[in-house]
Amino acid sequence: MNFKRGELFLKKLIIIAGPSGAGKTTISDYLEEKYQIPRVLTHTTRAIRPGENKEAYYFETEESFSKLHLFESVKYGSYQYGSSREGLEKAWETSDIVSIIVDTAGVKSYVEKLQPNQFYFIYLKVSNLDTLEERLVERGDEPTEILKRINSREFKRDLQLREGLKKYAHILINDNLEETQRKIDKIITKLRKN
Ligand SMILES: Nc1nc2c(ncn2[C@@H]2O[C@H](COP(=O)(O)OP(=O)(O)O)[C@@H](O)[C@H]2O)c(=O)[nH]1
Ligand SMILES: Nc1ncnc2c1ncn2[C@@H]1O[C@H](COP(=O)(O)OP(=O)(O)O)[C@@H](O)[C@H]1O
Repeated sequence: MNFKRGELFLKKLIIIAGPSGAGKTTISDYLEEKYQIPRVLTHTTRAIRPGENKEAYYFETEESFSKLHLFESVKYGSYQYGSSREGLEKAWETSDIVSIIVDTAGVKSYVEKLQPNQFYFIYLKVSNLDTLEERLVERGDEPTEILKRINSREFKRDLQLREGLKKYAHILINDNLEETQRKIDKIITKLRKN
């Protein structure tokens, strides 16, 4: 927390969720490139994907993951994912607004712990569900990983927003990237004023 122009200025977390292929990483990268809004790095036991940025995660083994002190963690498909309070605080030291990508279970943990004016929750979706699989293929994901992912309970769950989270969500339909970016621009202008 710090003071800006005489007012109490709260650090803010932009929480990004949505099914695989909805565009979470693309939007978080846009926030970083255009607005210098860094992403809180999270941990995973999944292997790096072909063409994926090696800075996308802290890539862990089952053993190294088990030794982490995590604020929240989930099993998503066959892999573990989790984030730490230190990761968030470290990112907040460098920027008043930061983003994090989590599944909907992770969203629940964050909205329960933060004050409503400390987070802005963006839930990304697409109009046509077939688009998601097509984007994973285009992204270059391994076919077996795509199959495992789209058949997972968590992927199916995150196609919809659970009832308790709807009241917090700003839903963006990411069919057209330029349109989504314009919507993000408006959101950031608003967040920077508050
Ligand atoms: N709860 C939680 N979910 C995470 C975390 N890191 C990533 N995830 C979620 O794990 C899911 C799978 O991520 P990933 O394997 O990168 O696949 P992608 O959604 O296709 O990019 C996504 O829904 C992410 O939002 C974390 O630290 N905590
Ligand atoms: N609006 C869009 N139109 C077309 N392709 C998109 C759009 N948004 C993202 N993509 C592409 O779809 C793929 C999945 O996006 P990504 O950001 O990795 O999704 P997620 O992180 O939600 O799994 C990437 O190859 C990305 O470049």
